[in-house]
Amino acid sequence: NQVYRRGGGGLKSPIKWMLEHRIYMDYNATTPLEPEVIRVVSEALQDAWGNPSSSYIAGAKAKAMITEARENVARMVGGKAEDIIFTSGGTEANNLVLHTAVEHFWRSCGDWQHDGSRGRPHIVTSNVEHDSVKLAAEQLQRDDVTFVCVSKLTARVEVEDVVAAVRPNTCLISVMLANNETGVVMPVREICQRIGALNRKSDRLKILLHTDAAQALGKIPVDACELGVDFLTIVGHKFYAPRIGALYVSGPGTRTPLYPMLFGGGQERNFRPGTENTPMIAGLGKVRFLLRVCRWDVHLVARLYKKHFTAAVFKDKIRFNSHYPGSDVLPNTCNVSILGPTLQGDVSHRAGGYCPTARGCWPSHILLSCGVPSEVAANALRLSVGRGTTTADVDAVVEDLRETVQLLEEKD
Ligand SMILES: Cc1ncc(COP(=O)(O)O)c(C=O)c1O
Ligand SMILES: O=C(O)CC[SeH]
Repeated sequence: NQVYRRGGGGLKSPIKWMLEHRIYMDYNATTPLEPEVIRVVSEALQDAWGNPSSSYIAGAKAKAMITEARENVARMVGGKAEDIIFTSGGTEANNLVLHTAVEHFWRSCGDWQHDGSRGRPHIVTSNVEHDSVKLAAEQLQRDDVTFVCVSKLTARVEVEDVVAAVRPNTCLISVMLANNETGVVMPVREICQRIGALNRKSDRLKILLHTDAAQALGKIPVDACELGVDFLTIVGHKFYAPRIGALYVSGPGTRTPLYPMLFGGGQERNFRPGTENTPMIAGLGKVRFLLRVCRWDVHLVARLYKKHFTAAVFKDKIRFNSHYPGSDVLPNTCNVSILGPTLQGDVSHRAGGYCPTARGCWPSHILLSCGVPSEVAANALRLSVGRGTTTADVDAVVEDLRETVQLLEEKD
């Protein structure tokens, strides 16, 4: 889904249509690789096939590419090379953070006189996180997780609510930097400032701070030091890099604890062993040189959405699900519902688009958590643009949506 026909014309077989005319509007789901990235991946496959732990030339070339990529990824998030641990993707990186926080609690507080609630590690997160945080937290600490509800006015998790959720046994606060469905940017920096002050003034176990930056990198500036986090998740396939991830850790194993989930040959300083995926790592490092351009492009095109949608095209038939006064939103993301009693669930199906209801499941719990009425969430479309999106694409998609609404109304 999230693929539209370019221009008008009669019905084509979906496959033929997909092959001939498609406009991609789901960059928050995943992005195509930039040609430069593909070139570097191919070069690594061709010339750096050696084992990075081996001393001969092919191994040395691989090790050199990994070292360069680590430095580039570190610069992307304002860290140092030693702060970067490569993982298979964002899911692994997020799980590694939660595993580390719980493990650190037990290793640090094993001798506590437990008075019931104080005896188990407590995790604070939001109720709009990606499943790789939500389900991992539930799995690790079923009864000791507080899912702080986002405000229905701002779709943001509020700092005071996060602080109020802290308990004596809280070991981790994890709040995503930007939400994948609404695009709303969370107040991570402010949360880290408040919790940092709490950590400094009490002799309690330090509360570790994590943000999942999967949806933010490549769209808004991301600086782990400025945010004040201990951990930051990086997901390559969200910003034109290959399907690989990385975890930023502020001083892994020294300033910040990091306990492995895997055990093996010592790679990644034993934090994440396994022979390195040189081509994917090289591709991830290459993207650093592309990020600056991306933000400018998508911002302009995303602004165009709003002009189009608020124009006469849809009149009162549209509701912005990602427009909350006072909240910052990713410049490339536009979540809208097209309204009308007969349109419930149809528009999403016919028009395509990232929408859980298209898979026959219930409206997105994330939109419901943000205060979007159920019947409106049932028609939600998340449109997310990227480097390849043009204004002509936006015009074509808006026209397609207009035609869809018209067709459905005529059907009525
Ligand atoms: C916000 C967010 N976090 C984490 C992930 C998981 O990353 P990966 O697919 O690389 O495991 C995704 C999407 O895939 C995501 O959108
Ligand atoms: O928001 C997305 O499309 C990523 C879900 Se994994």
